[in-house]
Amino acid sequence: MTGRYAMEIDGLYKYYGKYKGVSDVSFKVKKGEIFGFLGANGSGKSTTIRCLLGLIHPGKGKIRLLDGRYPKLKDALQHIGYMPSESMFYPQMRVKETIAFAAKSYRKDCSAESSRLCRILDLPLDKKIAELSLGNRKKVGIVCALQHQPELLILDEPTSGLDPLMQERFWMLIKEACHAGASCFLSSHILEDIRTYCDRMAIIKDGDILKVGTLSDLIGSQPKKITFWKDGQLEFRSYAGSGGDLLAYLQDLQADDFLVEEPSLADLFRHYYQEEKNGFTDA
Ligand SMILES: Nc1ncnc2c1ncn2[C@@H]1O[C@H](COP(=O)(O)OP(=O)(O)OP(=O)(O)O)[C@@H](O)[C@H]1O
Repeated sequence: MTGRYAMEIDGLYKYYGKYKGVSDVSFKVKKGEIFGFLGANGSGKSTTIRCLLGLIHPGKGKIRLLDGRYPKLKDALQHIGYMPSESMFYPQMRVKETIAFAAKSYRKDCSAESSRLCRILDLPLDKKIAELSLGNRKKVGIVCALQHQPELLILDEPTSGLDPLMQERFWMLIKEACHAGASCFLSSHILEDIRTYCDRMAIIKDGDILKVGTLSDLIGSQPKKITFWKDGQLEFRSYAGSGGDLLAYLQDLQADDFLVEEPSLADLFRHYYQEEKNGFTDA
C-alpha cells in the first residue's frame, strides 16, 4: 500500500453468521477525490462503511486509513467525519446543543466552522431534534460530520431527504472540503449525484465489487446506444465495436437519420444489475 491514499481496502470479507455481507472488497480512495459507492439495497455498502469505522469486525481483509499515519483507529477517527444513513440524536436536545455535544469528541474548537455550516444549511438552531423534519435532521448529521474539518469524510447516503437547494449546498461544501485537501467517500443511490460530483466510483453487487474507475472508464467499456430513423420507423441498436468501425456500421444501417449516445450511468447500473434493457438490441 503506497502513500497517496485516504483509504485503502484490500480483500475485505464480512459474513453475518452464514449470511454474506461483503466478500473480497478492494479499492482505494485517493487524497482529494470524491469517491462514490454505488449499489442496490442490500449490496454491502453499509457493511463496508461499518467495517471501515471499526463498528463491526471484518472476518478478513486489510483496511488502511489516512496513509496509516494514525496506528490506532480511535486516533484516526479524530480526523474522519462520519455520517450514517440515519443519524440518531437525543430527541429533547436542541440543534445547537446536539452539534456542540458532537464537537466535544474532537480535540479542537469547532465553533466557527459549525456556525458557518449551520448558516449555509439554514438550520433552526433553537429547535429540538424531535421537532425537526427529516431533511433538517439530515442537515444536523452533515454539520456533525463536517464541523471538525476532517481529512476524510465517510458519508452513507448523505443527500437523501434534502431538497434540491440543500443538495446543491451540500455538494458545494463537499467540493470545497476536497479542494482544500480532504477526501470524501460516499454511498448513494442517486445516480445523477454520482455522475455529476464523483471523480471515481465503485459498483458493488451482492457483496462483490464489480467495477472501479472514473465514469468514462466505466461507461467507455459499454456499448454505445444508436437510435435511427429508417423508412419512417424509429429503431434502436447497441454498438460494441471499435470507434474506427462505427462509421461503416452506421452506413450499413442505411438510416435516414441517427443519434449515437454513450450509455448513461443509469444504463450501466441496469447493465450490472441485469434489469430490462430499454428495448436496445445488441449489435
Ligand atoms: N446485522 C446483520 N445481520 C445479518 N445480515 C445482515 C446484517 N446487516 C446486513 N446484513 C446483510 O448483509 C448484506 C449487505 O447489507 P448492507 O446493509 O451492507 O447493504 P446496503 O448496500 O447498505 O443496503 P441499503 O442500500 O439498503 O442500505 C445484506 O444481504 C443484508 O441483509
